[in-house]
Amino acid sequence: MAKSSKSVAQSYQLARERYAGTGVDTEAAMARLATVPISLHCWQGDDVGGFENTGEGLSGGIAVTGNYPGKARTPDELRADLEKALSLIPGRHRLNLHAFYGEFGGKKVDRNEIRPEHFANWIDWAKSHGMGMDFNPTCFAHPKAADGFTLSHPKKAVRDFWVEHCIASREIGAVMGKALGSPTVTNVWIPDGYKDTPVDRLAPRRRLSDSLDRVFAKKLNPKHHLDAVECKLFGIGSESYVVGSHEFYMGYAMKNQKLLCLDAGHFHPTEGIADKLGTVLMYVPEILLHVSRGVRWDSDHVVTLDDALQSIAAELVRNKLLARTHIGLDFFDASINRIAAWTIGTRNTLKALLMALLEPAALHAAEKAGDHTSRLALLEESKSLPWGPVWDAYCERQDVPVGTAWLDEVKSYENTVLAKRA
Ligand SMILES: C[C@H](O)[C@H](O)[C@@H](O)C(=O)CO
Ligand SMILES: [Mn+2]
Repeated sequence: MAKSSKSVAQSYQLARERYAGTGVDTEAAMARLATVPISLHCWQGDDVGGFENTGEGLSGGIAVTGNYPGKARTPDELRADLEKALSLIPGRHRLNLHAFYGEFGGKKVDRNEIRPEHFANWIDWAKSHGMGMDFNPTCFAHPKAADGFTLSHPKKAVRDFWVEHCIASREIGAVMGKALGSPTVTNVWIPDGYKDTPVDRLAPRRRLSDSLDRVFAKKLNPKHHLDAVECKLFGIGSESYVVGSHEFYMGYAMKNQKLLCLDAGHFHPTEGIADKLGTVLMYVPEILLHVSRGVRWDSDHVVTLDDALQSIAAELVRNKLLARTHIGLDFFDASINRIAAWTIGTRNTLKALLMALLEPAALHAAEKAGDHTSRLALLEESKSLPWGPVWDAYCERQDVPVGTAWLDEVKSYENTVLAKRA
């Protein structure tokens, strides 16, 4: 049942007083939250399909399961679906686009031939919504990636092709960033790896390092463009060895002062990334976060408000790392309504940040004083502080549905729009 404006205001007033008693200013927390953009990944909207229409299936060791009806089939449908999701999420956010979502006018444009004009509609769309954009070369779902290797491929001609694609992607990212007045983060993720135990673990990494040096050779203006590199532990078909491992990219990013992308689903199943954030930021200028949720493997489940997500948010807020962290989402679930997937994952990410912003300052004082009893007691008590009414008030002020009211809007969109997509 929808909450009335009056009950939202009354509950918020009580919550505000309760938080004030712990030294927390709920107004300041909401104001800070409003400045944090989340980059919504276009690929949740069409199951990582892209618009090349070559008939090439998804590859690269990632997989989308489910066949929920109504997936976006064209750029216009994808933009309409994103607009619906954005109307249900408080705050101003960004769009994260993959290279194979370009608009190629029915022509065959190979990955190394993509140019800014293929993304002009996306840039115009983002501009009209006051959004920034992020970008990704697409180094999978292509015949030249069919054997599982791209930038580290043993054949120079194949490496050259992917180097050209990544260079073109950076140039496009820089055009986006300049046009939108906010730097585009272009994130390089490649699938390269072996299903079974390799003999030579070093040669592919040397080739990858060399390819990356070529990709990044041209200096781009950081006002418009930032480079990120994303590691992974394993993928489907690369269970035994991934060239771009955590150690590889951590070293590469530190040496070259690139952004390190940490994807929450790219580590061992019980390994959280929260503890890595501050540490990595001691040595690289900024990071890119891929908020995801692995279930048993890097299954890219929709992000829930779980302990892992709350720890990530707490780490960023407690250490004042938000200004150096670019937050993007990375999940793809085709078993549920795709607009609901974006909405649930983004709202949860924001909720986790709000909870962290509302954390009582006394926690830090207790730790500083060496009072570990109070630290534990306060941490546990803070879990039941009334952050929910603050979230509701935030949604109302941002003019988006409060509580589950957003779900009614998704259902109505499903009936009136998605159902017509045969
Ligand atoms: C589609 C994306 O490039 C992809 O999800 C990447 O970021 C990744 O995490 C691959 O596992
Ligand atoms: Mn990722």
